[in-house]
Amino acid sequence: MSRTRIKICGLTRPQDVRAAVEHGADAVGFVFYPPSPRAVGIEQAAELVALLPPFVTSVGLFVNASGEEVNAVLDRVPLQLLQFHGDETDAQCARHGRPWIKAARMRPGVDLVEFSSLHPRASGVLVDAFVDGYGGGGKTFDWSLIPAGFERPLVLSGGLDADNVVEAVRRVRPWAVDVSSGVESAKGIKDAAKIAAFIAGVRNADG
Ligand SMILES: O=C(O)c1ccccc1N[C@@H]1O[C@H](COP(=O)(O)O)[C@@H](O)[C@H]1O
Repeated sequence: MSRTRIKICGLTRPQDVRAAVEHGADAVGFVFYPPSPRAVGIEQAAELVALLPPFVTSVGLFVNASGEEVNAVLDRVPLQLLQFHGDETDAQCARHGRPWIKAARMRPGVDLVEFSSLHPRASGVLVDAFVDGYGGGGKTFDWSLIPAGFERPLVLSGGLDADNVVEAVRRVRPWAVDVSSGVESAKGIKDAAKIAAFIAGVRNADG
């Protein structure tokens, strides 16, 4: 079994990027959604992405942004993967010439297989708890809503932290995990010790 990939999302400060990289994150995320307390500006993001060494993936998170808004970010920030967290269609996600993942907002009644069929070109499907504000809510959901044997690369998120990620990885066996609130000391302020503990938990679960 391959090791679970780890994305640390919602980075806003250079020291948080360095902490994520030093502790072994595979990907880091930048939120381009102004209502979020973790939102970054274009120049701020360009400076943060410039800190990344090779083989750490830069991810840009968008919620119902227009094509022009996404392109304005891409003109200046070298993002390698896009993460769409709103109501974007497959065609809207596809118009930027970059690979992407699509978030499903999980709650009882959501059929992940049907959701997946609506997003055939996504590189993977991210599952997050349904919260007001589209995400980053620090809330878990019922992992049994994920169908056994789900065949797309699955990114598990929603309320993960160092305390629950071991059980989450052992139960769901996702391709990757994504965390924001669970490695923060305050909204948008990452905590290096929590990042270290989270990543250690994933590696522990990987065995
Ligand atoms: O981080 C945010 O502020 C955010 C805003 C809007 C949509 C998604 C957002 N973050 C993503 O939400 C999930 C769950 O985050 P958490 O760990 O529960 O805080 C994760 O994929 C973040 O990348």
